[in-house]
Amino acid sequence: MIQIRQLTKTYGAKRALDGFDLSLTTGVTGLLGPNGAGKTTLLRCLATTLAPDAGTVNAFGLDPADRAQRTALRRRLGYLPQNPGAYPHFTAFDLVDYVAILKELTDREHRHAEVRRVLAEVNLTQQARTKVRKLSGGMRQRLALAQALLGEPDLLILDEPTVGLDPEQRMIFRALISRLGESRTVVLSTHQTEDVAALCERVVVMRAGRAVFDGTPGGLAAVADGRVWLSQAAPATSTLFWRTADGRYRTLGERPAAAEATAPGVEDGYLTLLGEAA
Ligand SMILES: Nc1ncnc2c1ncn2[C@@H]1O[C@H](COP(=O)(O)OP(=O)(O)OP(=O)(O)O)[C@@H](O)[C@H]1O
Repeated sequence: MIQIRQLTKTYGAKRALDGFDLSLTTGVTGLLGPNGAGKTTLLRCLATTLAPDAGTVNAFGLDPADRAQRTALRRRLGYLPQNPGAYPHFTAFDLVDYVAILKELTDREHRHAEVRRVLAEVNLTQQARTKVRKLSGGMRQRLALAQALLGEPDLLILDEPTVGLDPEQRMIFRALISRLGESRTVVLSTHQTEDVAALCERVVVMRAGRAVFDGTPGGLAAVADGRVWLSQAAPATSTLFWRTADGRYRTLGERPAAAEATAPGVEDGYLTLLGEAA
């Protein structure tokens, strides 16, 4: 169980987190929000790489503000940062092995077995001896996930894990994250509403350092109930529409003339919530 209470973080005049509250249990929770909403700041506080100005994090009964408890918590979490720095001249194996050493896996035989296990989890066994600089972007992202899986953490913190992946890689990632969420707490940030719809049982929408929605993807889609329309002619009153494959126009916002309602998706709900719909 993870409890975040009244978390506040300010950079200069910018308040990145503004009294943020969140409780997390087992399963996959997605964080959505526009650029600068505070997602990365929140995840860094949770990953203990950034200290908040005020408020508390309590994860598995451990308080990261206390040095000894912070170390204990770090042993129980895996973190995929937004821009994982990869050492280009390391092999995939050596890179994960290096992180495993930092994670205090001191017994060489046990550590190497663990490195092989996490590389297999992300389907990179064949690339273990390949230099990082020769891996594709998707493979590097999987490698970054592999290091986060070392030691079977109870809490996985993934900052935009599917960014830059092609559709096949994204599906592989989704399957993996979904499986991990069966037995542990996974929190991920993303700009991909499709990932949230497909993967997350819970979605939190952030804006200006606060949560403005906390519920299911279906609940977020329902925010746009009665706001999504299909019409034969291009709507005259809206700018937020496009022509669909069947030649009709799909609009989010006010009802265009002679339009019929259609079911909203997570993206429609998200845009409506943030007031970006026409
Ligand atoms: N180290 C820093 N110094 C100054 N300002 C920062 C720093 N890190 C973040 N900020 C600011 O804090 C706010 C929240 O940033 P954060 O990276 O947490 O948002 P985000 O929701 O993750 O955004 P994105 O979707 O673009 O990754 C932004 O206005 C950002 O410019």
